Amino acid sequence: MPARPPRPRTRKVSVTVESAARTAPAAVIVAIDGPSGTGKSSTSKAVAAKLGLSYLDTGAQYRAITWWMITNEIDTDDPAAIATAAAKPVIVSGTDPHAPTITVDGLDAAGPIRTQEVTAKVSAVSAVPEVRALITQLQRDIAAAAPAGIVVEGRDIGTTVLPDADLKVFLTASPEARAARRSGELKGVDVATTREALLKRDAADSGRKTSPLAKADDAVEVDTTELTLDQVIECVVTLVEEKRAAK
Ligand SMILES: Nc1ncnc2c1ncn2[C@@H]1O[C@H](COP(=O)(O)OP(=O)(O)OP(=O)(O)O)[C@@H](O)[C@H]1O
Ligand SMILES: Nc1ccn([C@@H]2O[C@H](COP(=O)(O)O)[C@@H](O)[C@H]2O)c(=O)n1
Repeated sequence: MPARPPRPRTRKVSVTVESAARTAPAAVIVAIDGPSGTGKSSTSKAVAAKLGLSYLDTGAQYRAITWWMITNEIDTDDPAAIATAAAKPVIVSGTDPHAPTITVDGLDAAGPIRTQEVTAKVSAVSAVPEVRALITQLQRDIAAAAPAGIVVEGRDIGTTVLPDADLKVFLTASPEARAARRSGELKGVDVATTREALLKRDAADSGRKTSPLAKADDAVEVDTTELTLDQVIECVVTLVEEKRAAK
């Protein structure tokens, strides 16, 4: 008697794929923008971790290219020199919200990009159109590859990088609140000095020609001045869940 042929498996596989598609939530793209010290990084990381999304700190990428320019003795007051060198560094961002990483030419840049020197020079470097074009493309590629979706934070995410994001949030806070928060981190720097530095960076970022810091018309504005960080996180999680439910 001939042996019974194996049962075809095609049907079972297709049922599994169909039911997975029915139960897995669609990838969600969240853009969080706002001035310095409004809580973008803390909020975005926590929201992404809670919802199982990837996380991208775009400020870290602009800081990374600025650090490379400084290290390679490119004059950060010379836009033409910056533009010529812009494509040279290889910037790689790790998007796990529990342990975000950033490397430049294979070197861990997480520490060096947070120095006062980088902070003072990053607005000039990030204003150069060639820098923005390269970094914007990198950000779009990272967002497109995020399996469950991503929370991307910065200054121009809702307006330029991801204009079709499912949810756009624009965080604000009074200069006093932002300076007090930052001074808590920068031991030994007084609140007034921190406030002036924040406002100077905001003015440069809002005043540049190419994709300035701005609220997208369809962004939800959240003033965090009187809110705890947990309240802001909860608010954004609720907004994302509402968008997901409506998809
Ligand atoms: N609602 C809040 N209440 C109190 N402290 C907060 C709140 N949100 C953030 N912080 C604190 O303020 C500091 C700045 O927050 P964070 O780095 O998230 O801001 P940011 O908008 O990403 O700033 P930057 O654009 O300069 O990177 C952190 O120490 C953070 O813990
Ligand atoms: N989408 C973005 C994000 C950041 N920048 C520039 O980088 C600077 C550093 O950002 P932090 O969030 O790390 O403070 C910021 O001041 C901008 O100059 C940007 O241009 N676009």
